[in-house]
Amino acid sequence: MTQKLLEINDLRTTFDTNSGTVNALRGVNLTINEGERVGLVGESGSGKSVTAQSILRLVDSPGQIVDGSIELNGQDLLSLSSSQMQSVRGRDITMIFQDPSTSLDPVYSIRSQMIETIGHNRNLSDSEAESVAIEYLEMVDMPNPKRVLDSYPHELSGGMKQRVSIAMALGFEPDLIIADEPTTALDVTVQKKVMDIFQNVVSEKDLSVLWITHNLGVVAEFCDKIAVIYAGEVVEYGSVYDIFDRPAHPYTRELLRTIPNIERADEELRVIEGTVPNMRNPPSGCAFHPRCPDAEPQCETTRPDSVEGQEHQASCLVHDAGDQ
Ligand SMILES: Nc1ncnc2c1ncn2[C@@H]1O[C@H](COP(=O)(O)OP(=O)(O)OP(=O)(O)O)[C@@H](O)[C@H]1O
Ligand code: NI
Repeated sequence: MTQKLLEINDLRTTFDTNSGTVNALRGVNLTINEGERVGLVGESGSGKSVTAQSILRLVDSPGQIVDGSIELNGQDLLSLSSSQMQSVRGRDITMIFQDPSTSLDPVYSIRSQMIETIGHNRNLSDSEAESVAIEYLEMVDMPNPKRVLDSYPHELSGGMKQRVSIAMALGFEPDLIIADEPTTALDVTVQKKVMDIFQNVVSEKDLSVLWITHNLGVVAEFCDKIAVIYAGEVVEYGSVYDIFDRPAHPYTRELLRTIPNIERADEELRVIEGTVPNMRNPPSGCAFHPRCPDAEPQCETTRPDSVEGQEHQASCLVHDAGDQ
C-alpha cells in the first residue's frame, strides 16, 4: 500500500509589499508518498522555494499562507502551534539549503552543532549523538570524520560544508527531506559527487525527498515523480517517464528543450522565450499563455483546471495528459 506522507491542497502564499501583493503560490497541489522522491521543477521565481518555506512554515516576512492545507501523516501543519511546528522541523521534516552556511553557525565547532541538533531532536546523550554524527559523516564519504568534528565551518571547503549539512539533516532521520538546489553553490565536479552521495544515502535509507531544482535534467535519474511549477501553480505532474516521454504541458516541453545535451554541444544553450510573469499581476487565463507556442484564444480568458491527485495530469486547455 502506498502511504501518503505529505499532502498539499490549494496552497496560497502571498507577500504584501509596498508595491502590491505578490501572489507567489496560487493554489499548489502536491502529494508525496512514503519513500518517494519528488522533483519540483520550474524557472526562477516560479514558487519553488516559497513552497518549501510554506511546508516548514518559515515563509519570509512579509509573506503569509492565506489559504489551503498541508498535511503530514494526516496532521494539518497549518493548525499546529509554533512550538509544535518547531518540533516538526527538528524531527519530521528537515531542509538542506543551497548555501550550506545557512545551516551552519560559524561560531561553533561542527561537533557541538551536530551533537546539539541531533542529540536534542532525537533525545540522545552527547556520546550517542556523536556516534550518530560520525556514522552519517562516514555515510556522506567524509574523510576523517573525527577531525571534521573538531573543525569550524570556515576551515572546511564548500563541498565539505555541504556534506556536513547533509549529514546533519540525515542524522535527524526525518520522515521527509526537502532539498532546495543543494548543489548549485558548489563547483561542477563537486556537485556531481555530492549528488551521488546524497542519492546513495537516500536509496540506502529509503528516504522521502522533495528535490527542488530549475534543472529537469538533474531530477531525471534521481526522482520517481516530477511536479512542474509555473507562476505559483503545479502545471504538470507525473512519473519521470510521463514527464520525459509524454510531456503534455507546453511549458514542460519547453523546459525539456533547455536541458543541455552533449550531442548538441555546438548549439547555443536553449532558453524559453519571454520572461516569467510578474506575480503582482499574473496573466489572465492560463498564466503561461503569453509565452506558449500552442496558445489558443480561450487560453487568454479561461483558467485551466488545476492538477490534482497522483496520475499524470497537465493544467492545459489545449493538451491533455491522456492524449498521446
Ligand atoms: N520575501 C519576499 N518578498 C516579496 N516577494 C517574494 C519574497 N520571497 C519570494 N517572493 C516572490 O515569490 C515568487 C516565488 O519566489 P521563489 O523564491 O519561490 O522562486 P523560486 O522558484 O524558488 O526561484 P529560484 O529558482 O530563483 O530560487 C517570486 O515572484 C518572488 O519574487
Ligand atoms: Ni528558490
